[in-house]
Formats: sequence, C-alpha cells, structure tokens
Amino acid sequence: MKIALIAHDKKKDLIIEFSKLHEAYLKTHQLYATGTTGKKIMEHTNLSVNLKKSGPLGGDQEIGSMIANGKIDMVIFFRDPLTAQPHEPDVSALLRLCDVYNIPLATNPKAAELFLGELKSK
Ligand SMILES: O=C(CO)COP(=O)(O)O
Repeated sequence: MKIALIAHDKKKDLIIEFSKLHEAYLKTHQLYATGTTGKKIMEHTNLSVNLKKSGPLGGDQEIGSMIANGKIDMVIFFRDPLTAQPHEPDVSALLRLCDVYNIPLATNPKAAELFLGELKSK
C-alpha cells in the first residue's frame, strides 16, 4: 500500500511515536510524507519515506495531487484542531480529496490504530 503520513507541528511527537510503534509493519509499505514530518520520522526510525515539500510550502497539495492520480491508498494525518494553519485551504483541499476519491483518512492516533489493525488482520 502507498501510505501518506502527515502531522502538524504540535502532533509531530505523536506521529513519531506512532511510526516507531508500527515500524515493522510500516516498513512493508511505500511511505510518503510532507517534508518536515517525513524527515522527523526518518530521524527517529529506520523507515524510508518519500519526501514531498513541507506542508505550508505545497506538500499537502503534492499529496493531494497523488490522491487525485490514484497514487495514495491511505492517509494518516494527525491534524492540530486547536491551532490556525497559514495553509488551511491546502489542508482542507487534501481532506476533501480523500472523500472525493474514497481514500481512508485517519486524523488522530486512535483512528490510525484501527486502520492498521484492520489491515493487519487481512
Ligand atoms: O503542514 C503540514 C500539513 O498541513 C505538515 O507539513 P510538514 O510535515 O512539512 O510540517
């Protein structure tokens, strides 16, 4: 599967923790991430992540474009619902495209755990 991993700044620690916890399983998939999220995941794990631009610099749109072109199968995006983002329109567009293309989208760790649990059971 092609999985996109994204986290807003205040959620970076959470996505690192999640990636470490599920490292062995995530290793069996192709991973993509917005710039800073992906770099941090690679710093803290042995995962190899295909890096896009940083979210505020177009990374969300790059991932959105991949979704529109059938190149992403699942999105794990730990959003920060309590902090305004300068690139909010890009964030909304990415979430919207997940619904347009019926791509599973986990926006918090519990949802992501459920998704991986379901995948692992297959
Ligand atoms: O801003 C983001 C998602 O909207 C994430 O971008 P970074 O991973 O580059 O911090």
